[in-house]
Order: sequence, then C-alpha cells, then structure tokens
Amino acid sequence: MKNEIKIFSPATVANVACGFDVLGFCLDTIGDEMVIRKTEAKGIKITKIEGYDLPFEAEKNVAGVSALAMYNALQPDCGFEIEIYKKIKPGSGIGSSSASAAGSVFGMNALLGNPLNNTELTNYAMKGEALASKCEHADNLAPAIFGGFTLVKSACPLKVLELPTPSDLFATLIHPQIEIKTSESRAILPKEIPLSNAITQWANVGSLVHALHTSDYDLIKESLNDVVIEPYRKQLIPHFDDVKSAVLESGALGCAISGSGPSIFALSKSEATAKAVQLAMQNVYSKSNIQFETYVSKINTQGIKIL
Ligand SMILES: Nc1ncnc2c1ncn2[C@@H]1O[C@H](COP(=O)(O)OP(=O)(O)OP(=O)(O)O)[C@@H](O)[C@H]1O
Ligand SMILES: N[C@@H](CCO)C(=O)O
Repeated sequence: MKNEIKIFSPATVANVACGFDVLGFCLDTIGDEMVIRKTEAKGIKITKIEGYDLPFEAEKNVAGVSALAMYNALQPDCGFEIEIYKKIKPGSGIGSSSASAAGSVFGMNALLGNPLNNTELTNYAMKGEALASKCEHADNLAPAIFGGFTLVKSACPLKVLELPTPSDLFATLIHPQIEIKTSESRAILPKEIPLSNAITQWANVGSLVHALHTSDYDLIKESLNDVVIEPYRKQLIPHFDDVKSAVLESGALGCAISGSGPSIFALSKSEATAKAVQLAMQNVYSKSNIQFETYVSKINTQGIKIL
C-alpha cells in the first residue's frame, strides 16, 4: 500500500441559488492540490502550506481539524503529514475551506485502504468546515467528495443525495478580490422568513431537482432564483445586480451568489454561452477598480481525485 498520495480537491458552489445550506455542485477547473503522507510518528502534522497564509497548527486549520476528528475516531497505527497547495483563496465563496477539510480526510482514507464511505468522510470533514463557518454544514463538502450536484437531505444524521448532472451544463464564475467570511455573511441573515418567500423557495428547490433529473434546461432557468438569502447578501457584493442583468442578457440560465460570496456564479446550456457570460461578467467589473478573476468550468462529476 502507498505511503503518500497527491490529490486534487475541487472548488464547489454551495446553495445553487434556491438551496441554502442544502444544494451544491462541484467545479472542474479550480481547486487545491494536497499531499497526504503516512508517518511512523503518530498524530497529524501540517508540514507545508503554499499559496495563502494559513495556520500550521492542526487545531486551527480546517484540514487539520477534520483530519484529527477522523484520526481520533479510527486511531490508526501511524500518523499523517499534510501539505496544502492552496489555489482557492480563503473567503472566496467557492469552498476554499471545504476543499481543505475534505482533502485531508479523503487522502487519509485512501492511504488506509478506504475503510470509510463518502458519507462518513463528509461527516468528519464537517468538523473542519465548522471551524471556518461556525456551523456544521455540508453543502460545499458533499459535492467536493461525491462530485456533481448534491442535496444534503439532513446534516444530522448526515444524508446526502447525489443528483444527476445534465451533460451540456457549464458554470461561469467571477471572484471579485474582496474577502467575505462565511461566518460574517451568515450573521446578517434573518432568523425568520415570511411564509410566502418560503413557498417560493421550496417550489424552486423541488423544481430544480426535477429539472436536473429530466435535463429540462427551461425549468432549470425558472428555478434558479433565491428570494430568501440574496436580498441580504447581495449588499456585500459590489455590482451584483449589474452582473446578474448582464449575465442573463448574455443567455445564462441563471445567476446567483456562490456560497456566501463574494463570488457570483452562472449556469449556461453550452460552453459557448458560458464563455459569453464570462465576457459579460468581465465587462461589468472592468469598469470598477476591484480586481477579479473569472472561470468557466464543466461540472465535475467525479469530485476529489488522486493525481
Ligand atoms: N485550510 C484552509 N483553507 C481555507 N481557509 C481556512 C483553512 N484553514 C482555516 N481557514 C480559515 O477559514 C476561513 C475561510 O473560510 P470561509 O468558509 O469563510 O471561506 P470559503 O470556504 O472560501 O467560502 P464558502 O464556504 O462560502 O465557499 C478563513 O478565515 C481562513 O483563515
Ligand atoms: N451554505 C453556506 C455555504 C458557505 O459555506 C452559506 O451560504 O453560508
């Protein structure tokens, strides 16, 4: 059995407009790399972090927290070293913390001969994610670990449903280079919502799930709306309304905040449309003085993979 593996741990889009804390999908072209190594010395050590300035103490890094949760439960006869090559900026809204939290447990599981299934891995990864967002949710972790579109039916006990990915669906993202911490963008949300908004939202979630199962792109378009969270969070994202109008005019099926922001995502029916949408996003932000990155990505149906 191998003593070291290198993995690609993908970025993810949580919420998918209407499914706050339950829906998510996995990206293909953006993600971190990690190396996980078995050691004779017991315990979990983060030995290298490149890309962004993050804590090396296992208890303060989401990769270490999820690794420790799994390590303490399994009590293997070895230790692990973790190297993180961070490409996803922390606080980006595309699952930076999830990529690390999921990557460490996925890598350890592979080196131990895969004793745990994806649901068990997601459960341990949630312990790490809770360090970043102050709450245990799995809407970024599930798509990172299972791949494709996922729905977290319940967090405790964890139940993840894998949803189908229509083959022509492409995502476009813009990441304005400002940081919004998940914990802060959760703190501004209302504790209660009007019943009329709840009805609209759960109708959208149900119809989006149906649309994914039937590859009904018109229904995907009708369902990608968020009347519960977006009105509050969009105020934290400069030019959000301008981006959304420009993107919809360019032919996207829908556009919404990615996770807790500041990234904004759109879904389109072809790669050509996804690229036109990318130009529309760039046009809006190039008129401002905010730096940004844009991406076009297929939906990654595999999730985390060994390189
Ligand atoms: N390995 C890690 N990778 C990323 N962030 C980490 C890591 N370890 C600790 N953190 C902390 O987690 C916070 C970033 O997580 P946060 O959930 O706010 O952003 P995100 O994962 O990009 O967003 P979202 O969950 O909305 O997609 C930062 O405060 C960062 O310092
Ligand atoms: N569902 C979470 C995703 C971010 O981690 C939120 O929107 O707060």
